Amino acid sequence: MAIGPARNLFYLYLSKNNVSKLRFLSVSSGFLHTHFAEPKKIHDFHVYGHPMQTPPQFSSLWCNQWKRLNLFHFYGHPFSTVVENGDNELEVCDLDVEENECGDGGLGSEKRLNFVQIASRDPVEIYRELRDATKCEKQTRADWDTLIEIFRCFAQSGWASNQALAVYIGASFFPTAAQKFRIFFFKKCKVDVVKYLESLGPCIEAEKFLFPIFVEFCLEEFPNEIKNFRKMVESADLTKPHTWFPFARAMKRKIIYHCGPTNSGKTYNALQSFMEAKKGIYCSPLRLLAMEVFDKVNGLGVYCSLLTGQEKKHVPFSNHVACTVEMVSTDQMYDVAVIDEIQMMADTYRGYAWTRALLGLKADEIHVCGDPSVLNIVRKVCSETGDELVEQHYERFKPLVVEAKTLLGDLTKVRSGDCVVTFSRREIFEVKLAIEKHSNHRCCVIYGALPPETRRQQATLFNDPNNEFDVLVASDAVGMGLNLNIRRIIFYTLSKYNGDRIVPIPASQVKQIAGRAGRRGSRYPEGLTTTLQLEDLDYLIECLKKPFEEVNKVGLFPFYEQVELFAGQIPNSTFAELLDRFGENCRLDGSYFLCQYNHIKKIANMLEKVQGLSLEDRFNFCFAPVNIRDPKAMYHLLKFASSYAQALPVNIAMGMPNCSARNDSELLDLESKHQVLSMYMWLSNHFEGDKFPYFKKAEAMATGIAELLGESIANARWKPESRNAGKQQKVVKKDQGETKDQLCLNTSSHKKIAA
Ligand SMILES: Nc1ncnc2c1ncn2[C@@H]1O[C@H](COP(=O)(O)OP(=O)(O)OP(=O)(O)O)[C@@H](O)[C@H]1O
Ligand SMILES: [Mg+2]
Repeated sequence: MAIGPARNLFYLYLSKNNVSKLRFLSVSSGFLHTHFAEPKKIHDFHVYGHPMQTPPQFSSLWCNQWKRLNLFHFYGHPFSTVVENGDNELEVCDLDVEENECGDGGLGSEKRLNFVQIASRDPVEIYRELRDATKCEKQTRADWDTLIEIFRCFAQSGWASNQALAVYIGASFFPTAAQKFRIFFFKKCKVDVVKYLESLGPCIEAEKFLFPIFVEFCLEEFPNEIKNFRKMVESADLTKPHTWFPFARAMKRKIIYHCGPTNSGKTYNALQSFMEAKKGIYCSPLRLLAMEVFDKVNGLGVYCSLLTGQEKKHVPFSNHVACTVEMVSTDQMYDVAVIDEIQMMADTYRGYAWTRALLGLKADEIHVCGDPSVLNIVRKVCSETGDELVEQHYERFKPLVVEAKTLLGDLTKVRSGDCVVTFSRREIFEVKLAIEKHSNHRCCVIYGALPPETRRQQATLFNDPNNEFDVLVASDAVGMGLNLNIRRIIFYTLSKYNGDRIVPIPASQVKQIAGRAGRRGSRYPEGLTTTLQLEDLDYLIECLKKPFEEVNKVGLFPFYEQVELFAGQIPNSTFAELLDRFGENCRLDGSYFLCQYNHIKKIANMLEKVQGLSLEDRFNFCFAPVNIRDPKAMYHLLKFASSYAQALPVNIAMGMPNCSARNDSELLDLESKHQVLSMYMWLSNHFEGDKFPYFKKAEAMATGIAELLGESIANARWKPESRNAGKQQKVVKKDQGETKDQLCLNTSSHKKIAA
């Protein structure tokens, strides 16, 4: 639709179909403003105004129905506005410019056209004119009000603040700089610039117009701040991470991506190449899996050592090592490396370890195993590193079958070989109790707080057909790494408490867990999956059908050296402040994100009161595997750090329990104790010298406690407690069939996943 001319000034083209009426109005120049950069093309069209200048007939429009329109095309004259009044009516306003209050700002149409030319002027020139002006030219009150609004928006503009980073004006300094710029501008402003700005209104175009003038202003006014910030930003530069590993870049590496769903033979095939190599490294997502590969490979006659945060088992004459991904060495040369579960590159907390392994490993051949979600990003990384990429796609050996019947809420329908999956420790014990009470089955248990040794012992017990333990009750800890003889995965629920509210389990995790059923070579090569409750079935099917979502970014975290360099720029700040400043100022390429470090900050804050720790000590302590929600474990970490800072040999300061747990609080205590010992072993391996001299004692105690935990779980017949009993959120579930248990979800959700 086209209209015009109105007051012989302009034409208006509308591309909006539901407009029923158009009205032309005249308003004062202070009211509404338009800007359009590219006439003759439909483009974003902004309408802005200020209620102070609104003539009475427009008040309600301003308040209730004033909207931004973006489907209009104007050309011919810039000073026109369109307002949608809410009833699909458009009011087109031709702006009359009134004599201003001072009498000297009245502008005829010729001069008005000059405002538009301001846009094309060199901002440096505009800045110099402003700077050299002796005083500000008089403006109307309406002009001032609009200017105030424009500068308020500029100071709050995320766009301008981000752009300013590129010229080394930091996010924390930007508001100050913007305020000073405003004062400068208001003292010096010229009518034509003001009028031009007014014609734009408080919009991104106004910000884009002001920004280069702002930059000129800052360069002259804040040279020191810019210099300092420049140093800081340069030391927080996480761009081009592939250049951090020049040796790996100098190599001609071949990356083989084993891409496929669970139970499709990805790891098996990668391990074949690993074992055939002269020298190889296998990088695991979990200690448990590293231990399993260590045992398997040694069992097949290939000498292999084990390296995790907690243990170093050196096998004489070995050229192979199975390690956790955080422990991988980027100094050693290998013929073949395997990076398992490569999709973990996108993990919010630990992703950086996979990214580092992929970018930095010095291996001729690197086998990465995982689902297709990071395939595209690995392709991109390889094009940056110059590595050759070979893709091998896999299908599941046997399709996973969904049982449509479900258990209809009845746990007595559990059969031998079933694994019931729940997402809280508390529910695990309730389910175990209910199954053992109402059937002849005995249950093994696997969950995250159990030591890997106990999890393995439980897995072995479950896998062995010659005992009474034929059902497994597990948390999502069962999703990765264990080879289990599972016939059917039964989801007890498909949601979990995330520390804030109850959320559905993400589809990728549901797939990963369901895929544990029916492993090749196990007693049950064909897998089944279902839910306890009928109403969860649709969500299960939806998750299994869902294709893998493509990941756009993978994790990064600075090395200690990068943090140290950065610390030099902001002396006298605490380690937690340092991390925050780094997070605010670091620069990343589009394919990377900075991994979450809230848990690290929490430890850093706790250790702040410990005097005498170097920055590197703090960095190391903050990465220790500790459950930040477990006050006991945090207390021990604080004690360890305090002794270390005083150069005293760090004591374990903990007695060894002499019997298995008789109730849930004793079980929780055993779990906590094991975590403290595991932390001690980790610290002992990560600090040089003999500051943690009781490693052997800690190891022996940890082994003993892992055994006690195994015994305790096998005999557990009690109602569970929560570690954070006071904060529990009670959720009463529907009738649970014969079990009729009232269930509570444990609130302790996130825990640092320690490798
Ligand atoms: N070619 C093969 N010959 C014998 N057994 C095999 C073969 N391929 C795989 N398997 C066995 O099948 C099971 C699943 O294989 P694997 O662990 O490699 O799967 P995956 O694709 O890595 O699964 P996930 O994604 O769950 O890690 C393992 O027990 C493995 O030993
Ligand atoms: Mg695998």
